[in-house]
Amino acid sequence: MFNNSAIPRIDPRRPYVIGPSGLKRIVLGEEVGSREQLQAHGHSKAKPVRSNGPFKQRSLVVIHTDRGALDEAARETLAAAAILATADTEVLALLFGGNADSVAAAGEAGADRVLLCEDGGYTPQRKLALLATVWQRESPSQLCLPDRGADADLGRRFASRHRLAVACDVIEVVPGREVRSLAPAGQFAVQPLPPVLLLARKVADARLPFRGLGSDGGTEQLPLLGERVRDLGSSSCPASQLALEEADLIVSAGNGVQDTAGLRQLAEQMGAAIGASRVAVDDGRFAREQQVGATGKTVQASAYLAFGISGAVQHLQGIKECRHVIAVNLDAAAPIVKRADLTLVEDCQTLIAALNRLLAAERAASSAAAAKPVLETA
Ligand SMILES: Cc1cc2nc3c(=O)[nH]c(=O)nc-3n(C[C@H](O)[C@H](O)[C@H](O)COP(=O)(O)OP(=O)(O)OC[C@H]3O[C@@H](n4cnc5c(N)ncnc54)[C@H](O)[C@@H]3O)c2cc1C
Repeated sequence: MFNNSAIPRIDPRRPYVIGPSGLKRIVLGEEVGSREQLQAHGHSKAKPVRSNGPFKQRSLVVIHTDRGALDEAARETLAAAAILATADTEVLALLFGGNADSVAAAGEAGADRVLLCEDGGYTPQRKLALLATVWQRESPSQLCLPDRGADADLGRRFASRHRLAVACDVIEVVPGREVRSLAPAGQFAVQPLPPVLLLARKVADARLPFRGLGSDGGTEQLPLLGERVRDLGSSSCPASQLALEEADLIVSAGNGVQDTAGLRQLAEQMGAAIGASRVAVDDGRFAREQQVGATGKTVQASAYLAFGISGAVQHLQGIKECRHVIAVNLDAAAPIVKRADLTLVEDCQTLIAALNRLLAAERAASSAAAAKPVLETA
């Protein structure tokens, strides 16, 4: 089905592709298997705007940014809302913790207007109150959130507080009719389209052949309202005491690391938690609770430094949520290289020693500078 703005719209008997996870994904195009068409569009530079309006209705997408950035789940949810929107439907994004970069990314992912609000940490009552205000003011026909973490929590609270029907783990949407959700044992649960949708990962391909109006549609900063739960803020503790799942920076050792003392010193100097591959743990070099991977911990650090780790599939399972992976390996063809954003083909021991020297020198220089008396001029 095509609308008069010449941008392909979703067909009620829409085409789909089976994604790598085995789930159907909402796509654009006329035929099953339109993946190539979609990919071609995804790489085009100047994408047309999906719709310039006028908008008569809107779909609201609420997202907690990942320290100001939109992750895959966020962009997929925005894309799903944009794919499902008709030409007179505005896709309105409410971003917690968003900034100018995430406004631009939201526009690329299909948002026509963006509301920004500080993240505010764990403040469920304030976020609920803000969402209720936005809901009342904008009267959206649909509320979409990624079905994960703080977004899913907010969506469930909102639906429950306002007695709205909600569908969780949604993997397919038939516009105006019904949604399908994942159910146990590979079954699908089908229900009439509710006002609140919590969308599963990979529900849509975030590479759209169009973009939303983004900042051209307007941005607005909203304040968080009163809170009954008091956020006492965060306190710091040594990285070594931090649960690996909560660590933002991880230095991880594999079988290629012999200088374990050097690695521990590096982690301490960098303020990083220590992870390890199963081989390094089995070998007794690291504790079992430091094992990362399928049979160890799943971590979601902003930066994961993999020293002497080959990148076996079981290890990669544990780091799939990490934002940046930096690998140090002698073998430029090791599987970790494909996953890594940056690879240093280097001997671990040499690099660890060099980094330790560099950090120690920097620390000495900054403490010397701090100790230097400040001369006051008359
Ligand atoms: C059921 C099952 C579950 C598993 N679960 C996990 C799991 O949870 N986590 C996990 O990690 N593994 C797990 N494994 C094991 C996994 O398959 C791999 O065997 C393991 O991850 C390999 O660890 P590694 O990369 O440290 O060691 P290796 O495979 O020995 O690789 C060492 C790497 O270091 C590099 N290297 C060597 N010397 C140097 C040097 N001096 N400088 C730089 N690089 C160097 C090598 O080129 C190589 O790439 C599991 C396996 C099975 C069967």
